[in-house]
Amino acid sequence: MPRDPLIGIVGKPSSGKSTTLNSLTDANAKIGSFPFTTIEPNRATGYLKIDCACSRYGKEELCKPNYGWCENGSRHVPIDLLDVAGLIPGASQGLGLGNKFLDDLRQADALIHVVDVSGTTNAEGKATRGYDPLKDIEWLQDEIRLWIEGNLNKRWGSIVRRHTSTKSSIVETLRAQFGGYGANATLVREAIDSIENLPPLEEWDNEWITTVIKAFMRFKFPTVLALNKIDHPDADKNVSKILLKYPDTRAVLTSAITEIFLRKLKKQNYIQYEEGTEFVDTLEDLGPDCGLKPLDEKLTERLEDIKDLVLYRFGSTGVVQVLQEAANVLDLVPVFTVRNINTFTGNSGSNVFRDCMLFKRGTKVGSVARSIMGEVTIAAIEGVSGKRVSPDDTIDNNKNDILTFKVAPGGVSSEKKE
Ligand SMILES: Nc1nc2c(ncn2[C@@H]2O[C@H](COP(=O)(O)OP(=O)(O)OP(=O)(O)O)[C@@H](O)[C@H]2O)c(=O)[nH]1
Repeated sequence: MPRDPLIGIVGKPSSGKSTTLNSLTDANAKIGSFPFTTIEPNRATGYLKIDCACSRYGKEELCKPNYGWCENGSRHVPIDLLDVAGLIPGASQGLGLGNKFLDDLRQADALIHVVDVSGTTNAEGKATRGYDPLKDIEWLQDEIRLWIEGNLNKRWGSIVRRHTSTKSSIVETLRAQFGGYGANATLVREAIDSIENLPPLEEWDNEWITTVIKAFMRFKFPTVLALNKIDHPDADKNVSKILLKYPDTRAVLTSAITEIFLRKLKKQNYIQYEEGTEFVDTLEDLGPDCGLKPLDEKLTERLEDIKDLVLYRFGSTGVVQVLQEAANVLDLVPVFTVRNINTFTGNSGSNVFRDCMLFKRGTKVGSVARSIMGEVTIAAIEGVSGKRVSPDDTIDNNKNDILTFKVAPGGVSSEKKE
């Protein structure tokens, strides 16, 4: 059974990982302005914003998710996040929290690399001015590569001997080596196929090994950059430099601290704010009947600054978008499972689309059924209007993404979910 996707949040100390994580979750990761505030890997539930199926059928009023929430057709679906302790140059040789950081990373399917674009923290995360964040981008990729390379080089002689004596294919041999990073044969094959003119494994020199590891990393650790602290005055020039040097990188501009502030004001009923947008309304905007509390002068001023420096300039705080980009990299599609395919309700009540889970685009419908229902015998799978769907058919956005599973008589007891 495939496990749930896991997105790792990485970056040097004080780049804003915990703040980013907190802005995406309800978890209480420690936030501090000194390195290594985060000591243990920090698993948390983030919420991915998607278009909910309820809005396709005008049933927004009736939508009440079992997990996460739905507001006017914008649904926030739970997704696992991992905040990993700070990394400093030389971690692959054991400096800082070194290999511990790297070991935590194995479980991640994609990475959000939080980069401090304010230039106010150096490579170790200590306070400075005018630091060039371009250095952090390559350096993190290098540390991950050196770590994998170190692990592989230690055993290279015996790996080659075994490869030759067992007449294994490159994929079989690398699958055995990269299995510890959670890579399956398909992922290893994709990585290998992406390299041109790859010679037989016995002929690989250090350069070829590096090429293979880089290809493997592209597939195992696809990365989205969160260019964080865009509220800082020095951020603009650093962002331009990064985008100019890495035009093909997936990058999103973020101000995690702004998102935290806005969510706090929303929770305290000072503003109306839709996460991921530029829209913030106060009592002054909406009038005395809106139910919002009045803002004092200090808060009003801070909110105006945030609008000018972040929301109106960049369109949002970027935090919601960075998670969406990571989900895009993993090609995740939301699938809604219902008990009644005509009303979209669950077992009881009139609420619709109670369950939604994320699967890779192209996953077979039968495999989705097994993931959700466990090993029960499924008599039939139906889509919208009760149309039969073959277990071999695949899922996509707006295609086979609303499903019901009919369990064969006697198979009900091992159902996992309603
Ligand atoms: N100006 C600004 N400051 C931010 C932003 N995000 C985080 N910070 C500040 O940067 C400092 C470090 O943030 P953390 O989230 O603790 O950083 P971290 O990467 O988790 O740090 P470690 O736990 O040491 O690895 C804190 O003082 C935050 O308030 C942002 O978007 N803008």
